[in-house]
Amino acid sequence: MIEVKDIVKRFGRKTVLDQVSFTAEKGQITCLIGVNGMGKTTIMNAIMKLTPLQAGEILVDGEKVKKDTFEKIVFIPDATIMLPHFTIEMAMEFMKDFYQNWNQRRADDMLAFFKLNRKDKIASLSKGNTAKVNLLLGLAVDADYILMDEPFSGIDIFSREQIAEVFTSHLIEDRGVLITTHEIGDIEHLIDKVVLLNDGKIQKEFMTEDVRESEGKSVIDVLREVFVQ
Ligand SMILES: Nc1ncnc2c1ncn2[C@@H]1O[C@H](COP(=O)(O)OP(=O)(O)OP(=O)(O)O)[C@@H](O)[C@H]1O
Repeated sequence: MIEVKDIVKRFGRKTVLDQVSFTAEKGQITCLIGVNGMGKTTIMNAIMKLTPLQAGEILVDGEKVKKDTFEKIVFIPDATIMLPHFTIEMAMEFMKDFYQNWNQRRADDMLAFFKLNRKDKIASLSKGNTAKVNLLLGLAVDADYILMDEPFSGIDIFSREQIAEVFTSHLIEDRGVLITTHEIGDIEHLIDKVVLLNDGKIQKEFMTEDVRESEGKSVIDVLREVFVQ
């Protein structure tokens, strides 16, 4: 389990995260939702220790994040993570050298699923295909937790559908997935848990099945209640 506990993050005098706490569990897809600039990327960076915090702590499987933890977690940012002159094949080689737990069979499966050409250069890829390559590079690591920043942002409906299909496939298995998004529409049905971030605080944390079954509400209904006064 990833446990984010009372974290505080300030940039200068601006408090971006004000005692934020939530959990993301293995075997579940947890979605961190908030409008632009709410601090979603900052939370991902904090989990990966890419940004220092003013207070609070983050535990992974009960332990503070340390060097070994990075064999357990893979972070898929929303920007291209590979050098533009690399081909997809070179990008896979790079990841293979970097991660002991790189799974080439899964990478090949995904290459075929997304109909990507391993000889294509990263710089020549469309936005949708760049997102697919990022996803491939992340999911081919046998990590227990996968963090994805805006995996659906700015890409066409067909690419979004294909990426959504991956979320329900054996490629995810029983791993824990934490994704951020500001547009929930297309992925609502894939998500197990929602964490709503608003004004630097967690406004609500709920299991989608619970609100669906006990209150007959969709995630969008709950979001509307919180954000539209
Ligand atoms: N290095 C930085 N220095 C100063 N302010 C920053 C820095 N990084 C982020 N911020 C500010 O912190 C806030 C949260 O940023 P963050 O990128 O985490 O938001 P987000 O929810 O991921 O937004 P988006 O959906 O647009 O990606 C924003 O107001 C941003 O301007």
